[in-house]
Amino acid sequence: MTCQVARFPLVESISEPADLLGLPRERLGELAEQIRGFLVENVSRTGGHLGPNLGVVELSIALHRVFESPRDAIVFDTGHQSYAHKVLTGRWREFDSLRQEGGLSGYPCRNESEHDIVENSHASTALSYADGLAKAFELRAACDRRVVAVVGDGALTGGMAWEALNNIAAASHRPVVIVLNDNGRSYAPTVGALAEHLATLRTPPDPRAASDPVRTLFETLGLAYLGPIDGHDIDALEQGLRRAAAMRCAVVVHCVTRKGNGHSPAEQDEADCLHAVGPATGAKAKTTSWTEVFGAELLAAGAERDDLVCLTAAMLRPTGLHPFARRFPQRVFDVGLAEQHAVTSAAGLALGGLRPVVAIYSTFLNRGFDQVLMDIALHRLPVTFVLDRAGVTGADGPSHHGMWDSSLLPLVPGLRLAEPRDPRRLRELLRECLCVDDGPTALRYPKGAGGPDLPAVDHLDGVDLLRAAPGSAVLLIAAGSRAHACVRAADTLTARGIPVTVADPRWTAPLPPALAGLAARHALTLTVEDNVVTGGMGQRLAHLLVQRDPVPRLRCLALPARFLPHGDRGDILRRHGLDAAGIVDTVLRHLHPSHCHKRHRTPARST
Ligand SMILES: Cc1ncc(C[n+]2csc(CCOP(=O)(O)OP(=O)(O)O)c2C)c(N)n1
Ligand SMILES: CC(=O)[C@@H](O)[C@H](O)COP(=O)(O)O
Ligand SMILES: [Mg+2]
Repeated sequence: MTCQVARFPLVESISEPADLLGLPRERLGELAEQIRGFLVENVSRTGGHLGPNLGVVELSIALHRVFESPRDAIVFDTGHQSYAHKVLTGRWREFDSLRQEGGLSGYPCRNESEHDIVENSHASTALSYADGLAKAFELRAACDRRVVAVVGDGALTGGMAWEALNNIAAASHRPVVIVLNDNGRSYAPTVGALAEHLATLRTPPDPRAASDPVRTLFETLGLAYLGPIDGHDIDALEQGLRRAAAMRCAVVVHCVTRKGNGHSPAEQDEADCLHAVGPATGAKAKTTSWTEVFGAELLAAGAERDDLVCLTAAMLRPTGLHPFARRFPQRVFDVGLAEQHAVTSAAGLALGGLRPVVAIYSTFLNRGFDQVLMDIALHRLPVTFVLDRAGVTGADGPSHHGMWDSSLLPLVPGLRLAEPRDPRRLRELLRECLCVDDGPTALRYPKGAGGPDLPAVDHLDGVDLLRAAPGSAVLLIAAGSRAHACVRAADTLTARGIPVTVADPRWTAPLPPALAGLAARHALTLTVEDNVVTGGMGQRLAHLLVQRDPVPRLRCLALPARFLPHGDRGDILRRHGLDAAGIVDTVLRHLHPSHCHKRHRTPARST
């Protein structure tokens, strides 16, 4: 057997952070370069966050040389920049499984390592964790344990970060090391006054000018400030971090880094410095992505009405707003990584007579639920929420699956929720949302490519019938993109002598009353939705059906009320019976034999 020559021998020599201290200082630069090459090679193959991680290689080395994880708590905000941390904490061998089912998470993961503390990939939380940890260490007299929060300049534009800073600065005697990873970008360059302030701090003062050094916002609040420090100079970083640790107080260490550092394709990517790259498959999606269809239709709508304005929370391009922004730059507002503010600012825009569209990933709207409820719906304001990445997203794991919105939003009085099954319905339903003037509307669709258009064969009081089998015993009610699986299942069952009707309500909140009548005319009704079962479309239909006598037979196919690990979107949907085979299986298991003209044994399901 030929012995494998280690491509990254220094990387492979690190099995725990303590190994870093055994490395001669003059080899740390070499280690950084090997980590960089290791990440480029592996992440380019598996997919994942490349730009953010290349920007914190030296910072991660310095952090683990100065602090003693896990005794010291190192919390990464958002966590998408924790790959070097994972390499330095003994997980380099698992990188070929990155973001794959059962493999390494793309974010910190407590089951993976004692060095990982926060798994939530929602930004702007690290300082709140740090505030709590510092208080706990103080109360437990664990004064030898230090708290470090690594926060990006983008994450720092989130409201929670300032709620935490308000508390940390008020007790600045309590040691918290706030490592500001300032690369000047979120996806795109970070927006807002804070970004401008940081840019001022990054700019070395003119030695000829007589002006005093700029007093930072942090110092004005009562925090100590060290910086700016070159975020790619390990010695300078170590010196700054050791000094901060020795200060035994709340201190901001301002590290200036470059997103994508050392990898020219990332450094030169003006869009987002290769923030995230897909797995190297080479296969281009054959059908247009939902996001592109939304972006094009919004642009068309924006050309027809000049009251249409859009908002994004630091994700203009990922949510498809860039065509609209190019054409109507005055009518797009990037509010920074600040979803709560985005929602209530949209309320203000609506109160001012405009027609706002908030484009946001489903999972991130969770953060603005109160604002939807009390700042928008209470005032019956015409704001439309376009929820991309709704349902199972896959590789980004439990805090990214957009599996809650179809349970949360129907709680909001007066809000109407639409779920397009295909790109054509997305275009139609967006227009319908924009025509609603007496309250909020929301539109949800999944990550990735929208399937082919699925025409209705009939209509019933606002409900599209995609298959209409006279005298059918089985009714499938599909929410959004699950319509394709329902139609495939219906065709399979029909071929087995079980005719099936497939209904797509298009609007899943409030549910069209016609659905209850349809269910009452079938021996078995299945609802199928890419959302958590609790409070989902199925349970909401059940609430309508229990008021009937007899109560129609109903089964709800949905996601379980628990956190789902990362993996392939299709595999996760399949595992929870939300694909055609799963639907067929459920029908055959629950349909009374008298309705099976030629009953077949339940086929063994592929996993
Ligand atoms: C609440 C929330 N909104 C949006 C996102 C999507 N998101 C992931 S990383 C990122 C940019 C973060 O910028 P920064 O904190 O500066 O980190 P960097 O990528 O520059 O290292 C955004 C907006 C998120 N993770 N959480
Ligand atoms: C870290 C983060 O929240 C985003 O970058 C997330 O990875 C979005 O992924 P997609 O845009 O690829 O769905
Ligand atoms: Mg940044």
